[in-house]
Order: sequence, then structure tokens, then C-alpha cells
Amino acid sequence: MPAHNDAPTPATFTAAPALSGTITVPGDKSISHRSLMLSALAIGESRVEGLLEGEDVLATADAMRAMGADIVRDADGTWHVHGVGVGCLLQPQVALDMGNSGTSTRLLMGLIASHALTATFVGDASLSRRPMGRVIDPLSNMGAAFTASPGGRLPLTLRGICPAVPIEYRLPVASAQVKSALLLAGLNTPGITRVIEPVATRDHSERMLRGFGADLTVDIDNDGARVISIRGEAMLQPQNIVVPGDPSSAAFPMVAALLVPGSQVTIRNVGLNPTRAGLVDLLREMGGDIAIIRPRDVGGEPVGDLVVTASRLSGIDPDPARAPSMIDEYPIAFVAAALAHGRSVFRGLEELRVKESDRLTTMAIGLRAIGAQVEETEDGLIIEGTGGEPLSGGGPVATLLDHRIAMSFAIAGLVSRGGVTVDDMRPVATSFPGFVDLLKAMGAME
Ligand SMILES: O=C(O)C1=C[C@@H](OP(=O)(O)O)[C@@H](O)[C@H](O)C1
Ligand SMILES: C=C(OP(=O)(O)O)C(=O)O
Repeated sequence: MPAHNDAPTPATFTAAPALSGTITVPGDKSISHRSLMLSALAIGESRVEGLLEGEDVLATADAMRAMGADIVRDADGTWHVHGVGVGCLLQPQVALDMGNSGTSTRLLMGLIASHALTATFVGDASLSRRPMGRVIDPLSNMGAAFTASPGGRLPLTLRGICPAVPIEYRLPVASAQVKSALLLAGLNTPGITRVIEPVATRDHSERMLRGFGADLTVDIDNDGARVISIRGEAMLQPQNIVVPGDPSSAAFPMVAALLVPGSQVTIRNVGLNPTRAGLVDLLREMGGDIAIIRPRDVGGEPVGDLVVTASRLSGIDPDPARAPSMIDEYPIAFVAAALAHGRSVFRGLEELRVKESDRLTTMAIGLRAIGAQVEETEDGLIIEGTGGEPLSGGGPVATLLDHRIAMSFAIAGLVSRGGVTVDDMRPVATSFPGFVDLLKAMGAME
């Protein structure tokens, strides 16, 4: 299953005619991971429609199976999960292979930390470079023990503890993964586990834990920080879940439709949770014509259809405070900035250096290689837009096992004179299987 075992798959993306049509993107990755984890902890059968069937989510499914959950997919695409109950996860008999997935790793570390289990986590070369200290530290305070590779990295072995000690923890970095790891650890911890979040991050865990029946409250303290409290030794009730389309995946056709002259594309069923919708706001401020139609609620999440029309984009200097609401969308936002009129200044983005690749350096090098003017700073990029002129193109651009980098440069190829070659498209399967077919469906390529 993991993308890192086969040979690289390069591909070249060339100038596209006007894009059109109505498309849907796969299910939200964050919600899909949480659907499987929480269903596996409920007693009884949960059903999940619209689950993202990407490698990252399948890694979570395999891990939950290894700990006793029964997880099967119907022929019609509905997933059925029989959970074991909070506190009743089984000892996995094999190392948990997290592939490329930071979310699987950090959330499962939290989940296991308050169970009396020992688990070893392994992952691909990209994941094995990513810092896990941010979850190891607070989970150690709860009583879990870790043997990690140097720098707090994978492979690592976690010895969980039951009962764990409830803690109050103020997040030192804005991270939904760290927040969620602690809330999941709190599920099987006696008393109240509290996470204080000075900067709001995606709130799917809070919404879904409540939906499954956990006793969870969110208060705002005097400094405006979110204080999330969960009462442990919870009993979760099975749910029927409908996963909305992933706004982080919709980002790619959205930017493509804005940049390719004459385009108009409708993207159906896109999750528009305000903690995730920052790119739509950013692109609109740049001049992008994005209409939201049929706003509705799907399973406790705001959803809408987006009608995106090619637009003249201007450079932007966005407030770093909005970073968590579009954290995975910066690579494609940089592509939009590279074709905009005027200069864009992106700051406060040091977190991008610890994603699947260092997304500041990887994007700066790749964008320069295809003719964009980019300066890398300590915490961001300064990009001089072409004023709507196509990029020269080139490559092969190094994607370093990073799906979002691969897809961003594929889109850049659609607005280049000479085409853009991406060195390896395999990582796209982690979050967006069917990405290339969707480009074809919009008329971007044959
Ligand atoms: O909680 C989640 O599902 C995620 C949180 C974010 O990571 P951080 O918590 O590291 O910011 C994001 O980048 C990742 O793709 C998914
Ligand atoms: C950062 C990402 O995912 P993860 O942390 O789960 O690997 C992403 O999907 O862009």
C-alpha cells in the first residue's frame, strides 16, 4: 500500500484550454480519519458514506483493525465499522504502518496512550522525518512512555497506560493534530482532560466527539483562547456519518479554474467549515470569482457548491493569523500568487516546514524552476506575480513524497508555456485518488 515502495511515476502537465463542467472531490481526509477512529471506539455498528479512500485513511483503517475493530466496505462504497468500545482496544500484533500520514500517527498515538497497550509506529521516509515531540511531551505528562528515534521521530514505540492522568495543556503550536491526540487520549482517562488553544484550528474532533456522545465543552477564556474539556471514560454511540468533500482537495480545481482563461467549473459538496475555508476567503480577496451556492449542513458540517470563474488575481499580504484555516492550501495558493498581478508576501508559515516536505523550500525551488520569481524567507515566501502571463514551465520538479506539492505543480503546468514535469505523482494517492481523472473531466487534458 505505501507509495514509497514502487518506482517514481513522473508526469507532464501542459497548457490547458478553458476548463468547464461540474465535478465532485473525494471525502474530507480529516473527517475520514476521525470517522474510523471514533466508530472503532463506539459499541455497535457505525456507517460511513463518502469516506476518502486514500492511502492515509486506509492506514488508519488498518491500524484500527489491528486493534480489534471490524471495518468493511460495501460494494456501494459505504463503510461499516463495528467498534470495540473505549478502553477495549486490543494489543496490535504488528507494527502500525502509518505510510505518509501525520494525522494517523499523531491521533493514534493519543488514542493508544490511555490504553494499556504497546504499539510501534513506522512510516515512509517523509513521515519518519516529521517531529512527534509535540505529542510525545503532553502524552508523557499523562503517563505514557515512548522510545523514539533521534529527534522524537518514527519509528517509535509507545507504551500506553490505564488509567492515564488527566492534564490541562496549552498548545505551544497551532495544531489540530496535537489537540485531537490529547482529546482522544482524554476519552479513556478518568476525570477532565483540558486543551487550551490560543489560535483556533480545525474543530472536526470537537464536533464529532460530541456527535458520538462524548461529554465535551468549548469555552472561550479571557484572552480569547478556546478551552476544550472532555470528560473521560466515555461511552460512544455508533453513528451514521456522511463525509463532505475535502476543501483541501477542492483547492486544486478551484485555483485551476481561476487561472485558466475562460474557465467556469462547479465543484459540488465542498466542506466549508470556517476553520477550513481560509483559501476561499484568500482567493476572493485576490479578486477570485467564487460563488457559494446551496449552502447546507451535512452531518454537522457546513457544506456548499462552489461556482468558480476565471478571474484577474492580485497579489496579497495575508495576515498570518489565518494560517490554520488554510494550512494545507498554501502550496496551491503560492501557485495562484505566482500568476497574480503584483507582489504577494506570505509570512508566519514556519509550520509548513514540518509537513510531508518543507513546503516553503520545496515550493520556492519548484516555482523558480518553472519561471516564477520567488524569494524564500525564514517563515514564508515573497512572490512576484507574472500578471496573468503563463509561467515558462520546466522541471522535473522534485515533490519529495508530498502529495500537495505534486498537485500544485500539476496545476501550474496547466498555465505554463512549455509544460511542467512533476517527478513523482504517486503521493497524490494519499489524499486525492482520481486527481488526474478529475483534471480530464474538466477538459484540462486528454
Ligand atoms: O487534524 C488534522 O486532520 C490535520 C491537521 C493539520 O496538521 P497540524 O495539526 O500539524 O497543523 C493538517 O495539516 C493536516 O493535514 C490534517
Ligand atoms: C499535512 C498533511 O497531512 P498529514 O499531516 O496527515 O500527513 C496534508 O494532508 O497536507
